[in-house]
Amino acid sequence: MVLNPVLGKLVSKRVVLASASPRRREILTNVGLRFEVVPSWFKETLEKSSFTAPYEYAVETAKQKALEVANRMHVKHMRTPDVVIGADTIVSVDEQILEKPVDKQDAYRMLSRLNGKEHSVFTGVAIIHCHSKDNQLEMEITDFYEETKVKFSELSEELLWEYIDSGEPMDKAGGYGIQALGGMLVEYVHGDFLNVVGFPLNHFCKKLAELYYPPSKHNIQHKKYDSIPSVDTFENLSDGESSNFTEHKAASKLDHSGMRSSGAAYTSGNTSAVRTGFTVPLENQNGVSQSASKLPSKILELMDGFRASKALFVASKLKIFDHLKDKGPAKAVDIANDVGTSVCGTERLLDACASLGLLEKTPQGYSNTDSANTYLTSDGKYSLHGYIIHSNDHLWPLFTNLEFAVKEGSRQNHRAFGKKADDLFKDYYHSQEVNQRFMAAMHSIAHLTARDVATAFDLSQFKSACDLGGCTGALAYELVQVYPNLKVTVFDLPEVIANTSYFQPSGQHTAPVTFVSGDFFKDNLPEADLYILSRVLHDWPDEKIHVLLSKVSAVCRPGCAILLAEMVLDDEKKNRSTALLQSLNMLVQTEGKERSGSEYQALLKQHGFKNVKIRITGNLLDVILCVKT
Ligand SMILES: Cc1cn([C@@H]2O[C@H](COP(=O)(O)OP(=O)(O)OP(=O)(O)O)[C@@H](O)[C@H]2O)c(=O)[nH]c1=O
Repeated sequence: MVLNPVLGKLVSKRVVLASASPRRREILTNVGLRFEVVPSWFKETLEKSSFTAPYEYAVETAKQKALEVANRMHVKHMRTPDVVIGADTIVSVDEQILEKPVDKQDAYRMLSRLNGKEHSVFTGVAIIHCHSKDNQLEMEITDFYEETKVKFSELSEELLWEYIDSGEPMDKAGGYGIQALGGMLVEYVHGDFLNVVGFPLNHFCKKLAELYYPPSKHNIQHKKYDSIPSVDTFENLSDGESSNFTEHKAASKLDHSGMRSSGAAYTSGNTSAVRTGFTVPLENQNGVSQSASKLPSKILELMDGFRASKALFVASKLKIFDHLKDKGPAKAVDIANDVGTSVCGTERLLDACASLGLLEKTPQGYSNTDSANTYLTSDGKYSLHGYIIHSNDHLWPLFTNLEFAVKEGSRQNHRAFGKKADDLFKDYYHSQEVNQRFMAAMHSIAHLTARDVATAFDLSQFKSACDLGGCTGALAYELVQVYPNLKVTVFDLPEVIANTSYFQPSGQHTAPVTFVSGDFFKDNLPEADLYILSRVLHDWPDEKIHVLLSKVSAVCRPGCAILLAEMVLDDEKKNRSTALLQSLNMLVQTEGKERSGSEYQALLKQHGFKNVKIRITGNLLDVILCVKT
């Protein structure tokens, strides 16, 4: 059974798992799928009696979970995913649906019902393919369910309570986890084990195969299509490669979110296969199966990562995306002439960008993809151009010294730029050009994340806020849009405040945002009900953070609050590679680091901020709020 060509279809897409279940995340991660986790806010409260069969309830709930995320990402985050996956697992016994227990007594009630009997576990799954057309979200929904029968042994009261006291039942449908201690309760399982754990992987892959590779006439006549179709049943897995393509050809794609896939397309006669890292049976012209060797695709992708980044950086520096904006397709020679580069070099860069999904290439020439128009042109509302240029000019030289940073445990500004900066931000502010570049970079990220930061919590009770280190005011302007009664002071160094006018939003009522210059380590902080520190604490070591938090705490009256916006690491520091790589980014250039929710909690607690709430937004920044009591 060959899974990867099927899952490979998702590699170049922005895939979102609309689930908070760590089991689902693990099942999909284990098979190499790359995706973002955006837990659904859909409340599982559909009226059970309105469904004729339990599986219908699970399927509908799964669908609603996925729809909520697809809509939220499109409308609120303005990031339309390509595919959203939602799932819902329920246990059904004696015509009753059991979900997660609300407390220990409820868990006891559920487990007693299952005791000594066979029950069914249903997982409903929804796969939503999304497209944004004229800003409207268009969706194609595919759903299915899987049933597994599970029988519990006869269990004593004592054992049931011991199990309940382990804490395991609480976040699990039916009140048990078959994959852990709960496995001891189970006499037999008929069907897909992973379906019980929370995600029917096999059925999911079959569904993808049906969606992406509908069986052709040839397949129906000659091939067995028993489970996930093996590659030799696919007529053309290489997405548009013609069937007379006879050479080995490497392919590598970037989707809108920057995810990348790589693989090799092989064709012989009318059979082709995308090979992405698992053993792929291939068929030669005589119909004899061969085995391609195993490729470590993930490692190969990582080895190539820097090349893809640099191609994006150079195309951005040359303003190729600006050049192609609002234009029909252009030929490489014309682009080269316009931007003043060599034709042969430009052609290779354009081809690389097209293969990465940044440009479209047709016989008429090259044009921007939608995401290039939105994010890569320098003047777009959600332009990442500033951050890309900062990445190329500032972060790249620093990262080339990562080895020293790891060996020495310290930042590498002296090696990268030949000078030792005593103060972190002196590097940025020594020249107007670098200052503006840095501000543009911070502005890009602040703008992209501002809506999610502003709405992660309801902040309507606050009348005034002070954004410490608020830079260009991107978050401040978003806040006053979302909360019309709020007045926001942006407090930042004089060198920053002097340059903010360039970033003022046009056509927006700017009165509720004021800019005050000062150094938050040295000067008095402006009065406010809410103090915001967005991407500030990660710049500093704990000692400095204590200085800053004690200053905020001193001016923060009861009822006032502190709001942090940072990439929050999971407590085990193993799951969020974007945030963990960002922590390396902090190592090469600062004395700071990214921290986990518990670490932020501990820092805040020492300054009287006790009731800490954390929201993982699914965007680049998460939000921590603590109201002082
Ligand atoms: C029977 C069984 C269930 N589960 C977990 O039960 C949760 C079901 O709840 P859900 O509502 O489908 O999902 P959730 O956890 O609330 O997440 P979400 O998708 O965000 O609603 C999921 O976690 C499953 O793994 C196990 O881990 N092992 C088992 O043997």
